[in-house]
Amino acid sequence: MLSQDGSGAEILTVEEMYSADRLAIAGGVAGRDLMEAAGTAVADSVLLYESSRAGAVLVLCGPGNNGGDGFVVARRLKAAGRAVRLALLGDRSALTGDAAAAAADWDGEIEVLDPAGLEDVALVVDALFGAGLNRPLDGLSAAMVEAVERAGLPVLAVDVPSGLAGDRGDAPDGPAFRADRTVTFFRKKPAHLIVPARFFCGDVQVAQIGIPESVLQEISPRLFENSPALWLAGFPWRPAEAHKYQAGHALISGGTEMTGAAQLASRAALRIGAGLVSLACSPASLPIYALANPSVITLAVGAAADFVAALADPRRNAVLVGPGNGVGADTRERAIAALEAGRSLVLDADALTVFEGRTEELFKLTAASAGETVLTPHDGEFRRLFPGIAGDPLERARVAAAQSGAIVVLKGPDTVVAAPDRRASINGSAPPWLATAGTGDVLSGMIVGLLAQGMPAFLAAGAAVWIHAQAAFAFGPGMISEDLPDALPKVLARLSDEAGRAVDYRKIVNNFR
Ligand SMILES: NC(=O)C1=CN([C@@H]2O[C@H](COP(=O)(O)OP(=O)(O)OC[C@H]3O[C@@H](n4cnc5c(N)ncnc54)[C@H](O)[C@@H]3O)[C@@H](O)[C@H]2O)[C@H](O)CC1
Ligand SMILES: [K+]
Repeated sequence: MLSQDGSGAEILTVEEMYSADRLAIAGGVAGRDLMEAAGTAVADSVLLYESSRAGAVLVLCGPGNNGGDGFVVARRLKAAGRAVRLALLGDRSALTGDAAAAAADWDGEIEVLDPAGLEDVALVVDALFGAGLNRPLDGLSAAMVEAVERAGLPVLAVDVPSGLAGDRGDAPDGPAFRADRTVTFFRKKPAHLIVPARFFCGDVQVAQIGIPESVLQEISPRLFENSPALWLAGFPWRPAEAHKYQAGHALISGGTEMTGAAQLASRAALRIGAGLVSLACSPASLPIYALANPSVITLAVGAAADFVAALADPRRNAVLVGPGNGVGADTRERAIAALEAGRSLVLDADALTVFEGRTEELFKLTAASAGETVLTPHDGEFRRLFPGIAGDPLERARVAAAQSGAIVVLKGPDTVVAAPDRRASINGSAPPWLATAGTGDVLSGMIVGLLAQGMPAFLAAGAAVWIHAQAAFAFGPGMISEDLPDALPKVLARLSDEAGRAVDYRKIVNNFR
């Protein structure tokens, strides 16, 4: 499965990466060749991206294969004419296997790792620990991290910045290098994407080192970087002959006091392609909704029973409850009614908060519902709803999805979409200006708009999260949530080109002649 930059969208755990390594070697690739390719990719990256800072490249090597990569880096840089120094943690005689072989091919000096030896250094290559890190850095390696940071030297990390565990996205337990750039191998690891670990990695480059793609079949990863590769084939592009009744009908619950939220969601649902949007609101607030949203159908819904009646129309096939709805029994009743009606459902904002301390009740309903449910908490809502679940965002979203039987979208700078069967995606980049009032309402509107068009919930949530972030990038700084729905068409046009489904306007015009 290829992502936009041509590398695979799969993310491998450290254990899975070791399997990939083993399977490649079992298939006839020499371990030493993998290491040679890894070190060469890092050396190329040094030569390509190095600043004009004067001085040597200092390669810090550890006792395992990460250090082995470092020996290759040093040899390659030296061969390219670059001034290079190499310092080893521990004794050379302790190196084994491929790392010992790589060290034997290095004909330069091997210095002792020394935090005081940073004079005349232009760049540090961190090859102390990679996948094999099994405890926090201490002693000399910890002192080295601190000295490099104090000296303000740029750092290029091999595989993972030393001190970070490749599988974990939370803050490291001890010191860790803050790299400007990380070159990892074959596929990204969770730490490259989950915040705050991601911030230690800098720009992440994935190098191919000769591990065949076929090993992925055996490993069958359950974690992916969110990209169109994951969901584009399932995206509901409208066939030329379609009419609006074939593109689904979203029912969105609107609040009485906070009327902006459901309006943002409605506009987003329409922009992402829903054929029709009905907005259910109190009779008192109906004029506000009706006047401002000519393309939205407004329904006066006074009591909970009226919402049940609105659900009786089977054409209203996807429902959103929560944005601006208020934290009260009424919101909970609407959510329950939608679950009992078996609709594809998004519960967001207040519709999550109203189930605080009542998750058993919610999970029974989601399990029994004929439709798929998507929960879209931000961190605070997540903690209220799932107070007992700890871990990094990936782990928390996965556990919550398993408990609830719903697709969980845990929103943040690294939004995770997790399914009950452990499939999960991590969104690698979102602009900081996306963190502003109302953008969550737009996202939930996009998800319900895609559900209305029949897209499976895990794909719909992934697509909405990715497109949402891209629309924010496309608009740029200064964006407010009102801008987001109107920034969607640009992103959709690009995607439809990519999907090879670009609308041929000439053909359509000719049809009308
Ligand atoms: N997987 C591949 O396809 C390839 C990976 N390569 C590189 O190899 C490393 C992983 O190597 P490994 O030897 O398994 O682990 P490390 O080098 O990270 O370190 C293991 C070594 O360090 C000890 N240790 C662990 N934590 C600490 C600590 N905090 N303090 C002191 N010592 C520690 C541990 O006990 C071991 O002795 C991978 O990242 C790639 O860079 C190959 O190049 C081939 C392709
Ligand atoms: K490293």
